[in-house]
Amino acid sequence: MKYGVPSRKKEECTACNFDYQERTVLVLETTLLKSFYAWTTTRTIYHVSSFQDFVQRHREYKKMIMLNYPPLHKELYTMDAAKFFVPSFLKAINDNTEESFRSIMTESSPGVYTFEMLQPHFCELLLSEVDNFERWVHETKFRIMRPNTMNNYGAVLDDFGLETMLDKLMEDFICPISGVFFPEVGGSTLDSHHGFVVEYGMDRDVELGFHVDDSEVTLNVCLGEQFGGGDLFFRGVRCDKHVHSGTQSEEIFDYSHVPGRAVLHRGRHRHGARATTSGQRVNLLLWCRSSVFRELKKYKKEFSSWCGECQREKKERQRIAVGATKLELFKRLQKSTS
Ligand SMILES: O=C(O)CCC(=O)C(=O)O
Ligand SMILES: [Fe+2]
Repeated sequence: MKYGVPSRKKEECTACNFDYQERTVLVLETTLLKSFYAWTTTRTIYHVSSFQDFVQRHREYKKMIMLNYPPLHKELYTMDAAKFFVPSFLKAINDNTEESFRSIMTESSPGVYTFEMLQPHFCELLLSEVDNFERWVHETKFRIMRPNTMNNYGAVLDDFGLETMLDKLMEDFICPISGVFFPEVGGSTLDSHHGFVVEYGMDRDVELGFHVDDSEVTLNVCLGEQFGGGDLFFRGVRCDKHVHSGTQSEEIFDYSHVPGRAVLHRGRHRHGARATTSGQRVNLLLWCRSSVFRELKKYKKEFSSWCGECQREKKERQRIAVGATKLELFKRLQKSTS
């Protein structure tokens, strides 16, 4: 079981790229600055002299890209809901009721919601912008950070100017939905994100191992294009303590991506992506986080009502307690009648 965390390999380390004094430090649980990766769930070794240094280096890295990278499709960088989203999604968001959200969603498996979201034209533009960015990276020989430890390809959209647009996407479009469907993991208080694309194909990443995301809620939308394979597989929601526990048959669920269609799930819903066997698949990922939820989780012990294994353990305790009570009553009854 892997934890999805941002890249930390030495050769990919931005701080090292900048030829910065290299010392290995343990970055412990830290509540993060908005718009930066949250390292809260995993202890991460990073090649920087201090966490503040890393934040500073990352700011410089982003600034350098922003100053030099010429965007291809400027219209992508500001939210334009009517052009980005399909009418059914827009209407559900505008109506803003549980009923309207349910009307467009399919809960294919408990806790995994899918719905039509992105216009084909928006998908095309975003794919072309990512291509353009990668061409620029190649030509300028700029070393970029990959989305996380699990990917060798793909790009962090937040790093080349799409952060504000993605923030709006999270706040105005995802938060209302996740507040209804994932309230117990801070779905209504999402306040930071990690936005990126993953790319699969014969000459790209092929598959993605079994993992949980460093997010409370994850939005995953297929942008295209033509591909075979690449199914997402889900294996139940787990807290830290139970992340490696077994899977119950009812937790097994496989999903085939459809361009423009979104999948929304808890970050702690264990999942992975099967091999893309032909063509190329590119998906937009938005790992949404709630600092309120993360803060509360530190202080409240009983905070994993959403974990499938915690629920099972609780039921088992209740079953044993009921059995013991029944036995006790039976014994008393026997005593009183003998
Ligand atoms: O390839 C996919 O659709 C899944 C991507 C994913 O789970 C992730 O990047 O966290
Ligand atoms: Fe994931």
